[in-house]
Amino acid sequence: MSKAVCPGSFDPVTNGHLDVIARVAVQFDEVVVTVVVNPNKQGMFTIDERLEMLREATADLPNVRVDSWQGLLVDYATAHGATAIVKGLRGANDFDYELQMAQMNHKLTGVDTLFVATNPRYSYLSSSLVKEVATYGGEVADMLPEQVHARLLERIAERKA
Ligand SMILES: Cc1cn(CCC(=O)O)c2ccccc12
Repeated sequence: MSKAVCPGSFDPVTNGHLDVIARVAVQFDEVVVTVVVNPNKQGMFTIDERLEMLREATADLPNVRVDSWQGLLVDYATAHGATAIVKGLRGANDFDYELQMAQMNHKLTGVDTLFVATNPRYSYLSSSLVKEVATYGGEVADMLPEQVHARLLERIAERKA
């Protein structure tokens, strides 16, 4: 049975992430979208909120589940019998770092990383850019699932209050 781990911070999940996740779900028997916890980074959303948004956004994908992990991603992949790590590539900016991580992860445990080219429609998207634009009043509705957009506007309003 083929099983992919799709890691990220997902703070929050965007339509770019979902496009890749849906395409990975066609290629593997099971996909685990893993929120990788970075204790040194205070996100806009808590880990639980990110998990909730991801679960809602992938509810229509029966072979996709959502989890979180703190520590080496390869340890999670090995412990959960993942046959590959699968990541989205937006462009040249992503490549150098992702190549280094893929080589390190393979060296550590032999787990391979596969890359999916993001749909050009979303290649400019990142969670941080969407948050920044929204914070300054920019329109980001078509970049996010509806429920995520609503929660983002709510969080921004809370922070301004
Ligand atoms: C394009 C892209 C970036 N990432 C990292 C996201 C992050 O670190 O928040 C992904 C994770 C899953 C699917 C596609 C992507």
